[in-house]
Amino acid sequence: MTVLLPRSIKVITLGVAADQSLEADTPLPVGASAAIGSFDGVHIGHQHVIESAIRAAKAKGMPSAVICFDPHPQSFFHKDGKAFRLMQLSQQLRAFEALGVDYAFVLTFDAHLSSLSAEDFARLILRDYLKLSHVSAGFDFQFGKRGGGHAKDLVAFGDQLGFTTDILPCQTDAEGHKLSSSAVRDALLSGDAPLATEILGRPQAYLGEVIHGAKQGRTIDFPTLNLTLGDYLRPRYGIYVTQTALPDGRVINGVSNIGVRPTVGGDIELLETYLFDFSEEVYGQVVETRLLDFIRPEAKFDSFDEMKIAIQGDAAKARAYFQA
Ligand SMILES: Cc1cc2nc3c(=O)[nH]c(=O)nc-3n(C[C@H](O)[C@H](O)[C@H](O)COP(=O)(O)O)c2cc1C
Ligand SMILES: Nc1ncnc2c1ncn2[C@@H]1O[C@H](COP(=O)(O)OP(=O)(O)O)[C@@H](O)[C@H]1O
Repeated sequence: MTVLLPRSIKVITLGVAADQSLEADTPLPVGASAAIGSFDGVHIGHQHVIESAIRAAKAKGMPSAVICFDPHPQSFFHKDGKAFRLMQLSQQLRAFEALGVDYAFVLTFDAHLSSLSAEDFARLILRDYLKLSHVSAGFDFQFGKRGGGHAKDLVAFGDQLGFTTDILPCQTDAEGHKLSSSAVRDALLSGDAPLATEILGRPQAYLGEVIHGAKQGRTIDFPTLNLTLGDYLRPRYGIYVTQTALPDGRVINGVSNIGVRPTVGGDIELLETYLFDFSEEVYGQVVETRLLDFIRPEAKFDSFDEMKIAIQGDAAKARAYFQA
């Protein structure tokens, strides 16, 4: 089985029907202590919220849980918007699992869920359906129709409805920078992979199935495994030092290009990775490539030969990164 899928966390998908009744794929536990949020990136700020729910679960002798949304609420409201995601759902689930969470409640975000008022959301979803004993959220959590409910309202609903709450303040790094999904997005847009790593607590990673390309890479001795970027935010186009996790658990060092390959007149954006000291065929496998450092912006070369020389230089820099 692939190591890139969550294994021990129990995932329960649930939603509300038009008559506000519960739709769940399995029976729900009673009394869980849950962290709630969109948690795109599961960055260090998110991790504090989730750890707070785990602490409360332990104190109460109840299971711990994370409540997240699928699709991401922003994707639901802006269906034709620009790709902005830091993670796919399966990556989020693995990150929750790594923190030691027992359950993930994945709420289907649709017209029915989004039309619940903040009060109905708290009463129906948090109390009646999930039967929570505790809810942790970040200071800027909003819930219910048009985001009408804020963190302070969650505390008031908890008092009324019988669950405890913990609202975590805004987390900052040593220099006072806010640890947020937007800060990760800004770092990636400027190619600052190390800053993204610092805020996330792990490198930004792209999960996808290896697809066929033009098969030109191998002719210049740089075969590259190609991934499409789907819903992921496009980071700054350029060459990055990377590591790629294969489904069997191996993690291979390499160098990647993210962009449209102007030299060969490429049109779609790809993440293309040359793996060091590797010669296997991996088409169709689901792999995850992690961004470690930025080497240079993507360029248009006059010839394939010139590009090959540049790629040799990139590979040498990336190898040096791993030897430092
Ligand atoms: C380390 C590295 C750097 C690259 N840099 C560029 C670049 O600056 N400009 C560009 O057009 N393509 C660049 N490429 C992409 C190549 O154009 C691409 O790998 C080649 O065309 C083979 O494509 P294929 O996998 O579809 O056969 C780079 C690829 C690698 C692995
Ligand atoms: N060192 C390597 N790095 C990346 N891919 C490799 C490597 N060795 C073999 N491969 C295989 O070669 C394929 C890439 O070859 P390439 O000529 O670039 O074709 P394509 O254009 O289809 O990506 C990869 O998808 C993978 O299956």
